[in-house]
Amino acid sequence: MLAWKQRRKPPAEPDGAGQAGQRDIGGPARPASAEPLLVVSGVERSFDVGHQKLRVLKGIDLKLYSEQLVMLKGRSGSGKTTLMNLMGGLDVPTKGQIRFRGQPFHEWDDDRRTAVRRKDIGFIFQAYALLPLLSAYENVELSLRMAGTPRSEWKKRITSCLELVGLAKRMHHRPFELSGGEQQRVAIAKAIAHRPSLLLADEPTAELDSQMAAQVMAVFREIVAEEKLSICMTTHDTTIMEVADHVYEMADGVFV
Ligand SMILES: Nc1ncnc2c1ncn2[C@@H]1O[C@H](COP(=O)(O)OP(=O)(O)OP(=O)(O)O)[C@@H](O)[C@H]1O
Repeated sequence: MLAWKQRRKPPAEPDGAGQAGQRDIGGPARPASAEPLLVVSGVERSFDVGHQKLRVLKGIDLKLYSEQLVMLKGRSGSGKTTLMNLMGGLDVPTKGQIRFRGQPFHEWDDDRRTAVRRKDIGFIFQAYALLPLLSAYENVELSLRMAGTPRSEWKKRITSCLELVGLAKRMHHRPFELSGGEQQRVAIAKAIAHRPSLLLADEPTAELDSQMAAQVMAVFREIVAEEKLSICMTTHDTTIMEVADHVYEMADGVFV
């Protein structure tokens, strides 16, 4: 059984002391020299809807450091997914900057961002995005194939990822033979197999009951510690927020 993990890392840092919208859960001080993994500065995103401009993000600043788990909460439509898409290089801001490991996503075309994404960012969505006819093992394998990982490394890496999410005994089950929580844990193994430094998860516990959600969160803490990556996730579930190093609250396109 997976246990809740002790937080071992310092919290994400606001872009300026006392930044609104951020709940600091605590932790030891970070060395002053630590470089952020991801920097979001002055980000705005608008969409053209008919003849109107819909302003969805209205000035977002955020710094995410390595080995941190941060959450975005906020009402439906507040802009959480829009922000996550920008953080993952799936979209570019209308204004402002997104730097991932110093790389200017806001200036790059889709091909360049896609190349970084394939190597260094993992995604988890609410609906597990597993291929139904493939086993857990084969689903994870697919991700290594896509990332161009040498075939000789596959077996060891797939096994260790599935062990990490507590599914060593379910490797050859197909998604329909697994519970919702187990399927989501396969999705996590799949998302981290290529060793990304950033994992983005949009409502990863939305379809799960509270016990399964707690297991998924325990796995998240475990992989932050073991794989040394950072996680940014969205959620509506207040019962899991204590697991985060930080919680940012969004309302109407800003942190409140
Ligand atoms: N491509 C787009 N074109 C037009 N409007 C968009 C587009 N993407 C998002 N929006 C609008 O932006 C607003 C914010 O959407 P977003 O999905 O970011 O919210 P959210 O906080 O993630 O909501 P939820 O919790 O329901 O997932 C919504 O009003 C949505 O309709």
